[in-house]
Amino acid sequence: MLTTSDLIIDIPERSDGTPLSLQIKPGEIWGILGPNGAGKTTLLHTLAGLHKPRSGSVTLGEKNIHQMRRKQVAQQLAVVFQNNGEGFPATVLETVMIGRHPFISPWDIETADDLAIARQALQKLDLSALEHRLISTLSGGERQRLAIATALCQSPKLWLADEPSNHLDLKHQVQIMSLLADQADAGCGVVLCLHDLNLAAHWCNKIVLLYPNGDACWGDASAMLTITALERLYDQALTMITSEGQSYFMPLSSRTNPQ
Ligand SMILES: Nc1ncnc2c1ncn2[C@@H]1O[C@H](COP(=O)(O)OP(=O)(O)OP(=O)(O)O)[C@@H](O)[C@H]1O
Repeated sequence: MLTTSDLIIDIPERSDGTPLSLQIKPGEIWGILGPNGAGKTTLLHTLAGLHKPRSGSVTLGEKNIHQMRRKQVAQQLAVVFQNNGEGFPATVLETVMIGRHPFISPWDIETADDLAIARQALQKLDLSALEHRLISTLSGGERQRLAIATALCQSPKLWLADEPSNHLDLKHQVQIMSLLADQADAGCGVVLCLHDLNLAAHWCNKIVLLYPNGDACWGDASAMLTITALERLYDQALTMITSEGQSYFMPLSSRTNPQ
């Protein structure tokens, strides 16, 4: 589905680090973990073909993504960006319909089927009641759900999402992660930049650990999510609690709780 060969992401003034040779297959959920500035977003944008690598390549299907037309790429992969700014004045429905643009010729307009797909996506993300609202009036969480609805409307084979749980309350975090897991079950590949280790432990089957100096390692989640590796990654003491077969990670602090 998406492979990288000896990929070095281009972060100014940083040494090359570990060349990334990843194989993202249908049905897999990959979590990219690392501290602030490690390069998670840069890697995601490089996988999307939006950022040129320093060296190596990204192949989508059989083709080098950096040599594909954007429309062709957008017919296969969707990107959920970290910050969903206001862009230009548009309603929720107009915004989610952007997800259909890769499938519409420049001289055509959206069909009734496109509208139905868009409305289904809004419904799935609990946004139907807001379809006529201007996006400038949305809360942070509503805006995040709209970004995910727009990607869903695109019917991608591959999801690249930068901190998809940003701004979301607990119920919507579970809803979004379940939606992404359903997409993987339906044969999509899913790649997520995550700060929440517990979401990574619960939902991802593959993990990339990205270090600020460019070092990286990757593999099955069970092998990557260890206290030793994560403490080194974040330079932060952690503890792990296991409940009903599931691991939970907590940062340790010398401060005690206020009484
Ligand atoms: N145009 C640029 N010039 C110089 N440095 C840049 C530029 N763009 C990004 N960087 C640096 O590249 C590094 C990686 O940025 P990136 O956004 O990929 O990190 P991240 O792991 O996603 O971080 P966060 O967890 O804070 O979102 C950062 O140190 C950033 O400051």
